[in-house]
Amino acid sequence: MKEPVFSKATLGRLPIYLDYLRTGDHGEYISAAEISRALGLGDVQVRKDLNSVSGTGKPKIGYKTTELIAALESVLGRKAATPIVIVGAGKLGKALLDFDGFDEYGIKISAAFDVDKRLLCDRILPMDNFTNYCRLYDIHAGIITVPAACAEEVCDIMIKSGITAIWNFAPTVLNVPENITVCQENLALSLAHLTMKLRK
Ligand SMILES: NC(=O)c1ccc[n+]([C@@H]2O[C@H](COP(=O)([O-])OP(=O)(O)OC[C@H]3O[C@@H](n4cnc5c(N)ncnc54)[C@H](O)[C@@H]3O)[C@@H](O)[C@H]2O)c1
Repeated sequence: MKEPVFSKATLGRLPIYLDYLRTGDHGEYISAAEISRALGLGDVQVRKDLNSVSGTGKPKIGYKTTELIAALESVLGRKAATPIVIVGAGKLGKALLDFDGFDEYGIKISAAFDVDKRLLCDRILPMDNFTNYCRLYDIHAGIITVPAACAEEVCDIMIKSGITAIWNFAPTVLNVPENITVCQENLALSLAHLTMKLRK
């Protein structure tokens, strides 16, 4: 069965529901109304989010708490984190490698790779090992944080190594086959969007 795709906004709220459900004693069943009151979120919004994760709850009773927790954990990959690798362990790659906020979404950066031998350590590995590593650890997602000039080459290596989902920070459009998903990140764009609101 195809996995559901959640909007960014819904995905952002799921860890909040999970943390709430895991703390305190909520009884055998919990309703969307109780959760929305406790978290100060809109009732309709919460109902919609929970429906997309766990189907509709029982009328007037709500969701079985343990089942809702399990469904949220499964969506967020809390049980078995999705491993992801970084190529380019410079300023940005290193910052992402050190960031522990991905755990919350069931993502674990398992290693970074770089051509610069001076950077190598237990978590930054030589680029020569990349393909073997991805195959050995069954890695299918990668982050590109190399200069734009070599991003395409890195992208090709990723695809040859079995990676099908790429988060690209390099300011260049990658040419990929249809089965490869690329998410192009541009922090400047997010900031420009924010500062536009100042001018309103
Ligand atoms: N999208 C954004 O919002 C955003 C923000 C900051 C930086 N960037 C981009 O991210 C990239 C990295 O920026 P940075 O400041 O970390 O650069 P950096 O120079 O500090 O790091 C780049 C790293 O890539 C490595 N590298 C170069 N060629 C490689 C290859 N073929 N294989 C493996 N590793 C290789 C280098 O050795 C270096 O360690 C750049 O393309 C930059 O433009 C994007």
